[in-house]
Amino acid sequence: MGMDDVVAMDAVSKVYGKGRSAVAALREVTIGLPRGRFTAVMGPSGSGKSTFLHCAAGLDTPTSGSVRLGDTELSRLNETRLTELRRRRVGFVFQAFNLVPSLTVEQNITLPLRLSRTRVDRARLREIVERVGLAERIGHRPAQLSGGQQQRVAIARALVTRPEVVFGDEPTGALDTMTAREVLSLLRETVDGMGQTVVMVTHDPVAASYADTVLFLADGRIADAMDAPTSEKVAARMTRLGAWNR
Ligand SMILES: Nc1ncnc2c1ncn2[C@@H]1O[C@H](COP(=O)(O)OP(=O)(O)OP(=O)(O)O)[C@@H](O)[C@H]1O
Repeated sequence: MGMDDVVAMDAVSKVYGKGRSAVAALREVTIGLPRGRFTAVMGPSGSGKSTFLHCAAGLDTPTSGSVRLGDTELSRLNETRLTELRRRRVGFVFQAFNLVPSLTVEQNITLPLRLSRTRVDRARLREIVERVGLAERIGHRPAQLSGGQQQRVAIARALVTRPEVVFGDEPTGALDTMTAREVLSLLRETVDGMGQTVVMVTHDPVAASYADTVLFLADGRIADAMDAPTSEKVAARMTRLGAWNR
């Protein structure tokens, strides 16, 4: 793990439940996620992908081990500080877009700023809105937008605080193939054009191929990492992990 890692996990384990019903979702995971890169996380169902993302993002607390975000050790933070960190220093994009239906596109995008009582930087807002291609839709409400457009609002909302990392949990899971590709290209552009760090959980080898590196989880451990992934190579690796035949 180097200083260029935005997130550093050291021997992170997560056990759900106790006694006989205990499930080890992560087993001593040690990994650094590099700054300004796009990392995809893949693995069979139940391999620990969501748990990995939640622990890395401060949404969940490991049973043991440590997680560092930038220079902050997450285990040292109380719940109030963690909430603050989640609002200001990380962004989230989920499968369900989680927009507020009664708010306009602009109000949805700037919501994290209002929640953390941060001034809206109009130039930054304009740049983001243009980057995600929603300049003409700023006054619309989510119901007036397509699924792809709604997810672009969610991405803009994730970017507006200048987070150290944008975490995606199956961000293209609810989108058709074409729209998914547009959203993936947009995430790729935030890395290439804005130096954003993106970490995304996905089941889709094509989605993973937009990343710089793919991490493969199996049974709570990092089984492999692949640089310069292609969808064919990722699919072949997943087949060897037994991902498609459960
Ligand atoms: N809240 C919980 N309580 C008990 N067990 C849990 C909980 N959350 C996850 N698990 C278990 O931990 C393991 C890892 O779950 P996780 O959701 O991280 O896997 P995943 O790779 O994201 O799976 P999927 O691809 O199906 O979403 C699974 O065995 C799961 O059943």
